[in-house]
Amino acid sequence: MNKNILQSDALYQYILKTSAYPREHQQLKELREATEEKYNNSWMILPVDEGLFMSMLLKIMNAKKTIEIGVFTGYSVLNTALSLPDNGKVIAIDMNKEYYETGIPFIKKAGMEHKINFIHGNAMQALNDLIANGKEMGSFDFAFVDADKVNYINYHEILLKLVKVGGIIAYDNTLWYGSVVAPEIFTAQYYRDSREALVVLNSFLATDSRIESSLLSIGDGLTLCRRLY
Ligand SMILES: C[S@@+](CC[C@H](N)C(=O)[O-])C[C@H]1O[C@@H](n2cnc3c(N)ncnc32)[C@H](O)[C@@H]1O
Repeated sequence: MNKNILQSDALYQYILKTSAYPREHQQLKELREATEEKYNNSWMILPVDEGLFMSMLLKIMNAKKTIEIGVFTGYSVLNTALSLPDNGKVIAIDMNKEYYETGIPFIKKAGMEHKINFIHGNAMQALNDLIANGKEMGSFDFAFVDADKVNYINYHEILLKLVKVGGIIAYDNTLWYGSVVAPEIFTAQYYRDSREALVVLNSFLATDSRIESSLLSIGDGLTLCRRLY
């Protein structure tokens, strides 16, 4: 499972070894290694170079309050928490508690547990609950979406209400292992539904007047959307 979209794997290894691994936080490294040891789907973790990019973005934005959909063992959540000021907050939603409980000792070791609120459950339900609560409307600086691809387009509508004007919604895996340009007939069944959903999403985001957007060729594709109104 090769997550990078560069043509040369040697070039990607160069980026990781020369630039990314030396700057990876010790607890992120330990969490990544523990996840790789425990799970055979550890490829779901945010790539290290993408994590460094997101960390810098969060700091440039001066983000304080963020929301993440799709936690897995918590690599991206811990990466975000480490990038926020001491009074920062991350709301982290995942339907699989066993996954994110794996990350909690590493989050504690990094001294970041006071910044993270986990919500266990289905993301759509959790987002609708936040909307119903009313207080959270337009309150988030940043949202990171890394869960079920078929629902990204639905999350988009809800997150446009939860993220403040000028805030960023970031969608991960928008190039879906390069399959967005592969003829559907050659796409393995596992990738197909997500591929279809992401092809629709990418076109939709490109013309959505409520945002400005930029699809970055980092990791497996990261689309940044900045809310305009
Ligand atoms: C790609 S992984 C997230 C990786 C994580 N961002 C990281 O850096 O390690 C996707 C996660 O989304 C969760 N997920 C998938 N569909 C979901 C849904 N409908 N509601 C809540 N969580 C969901 C899965 O349980 C899984 O942990």
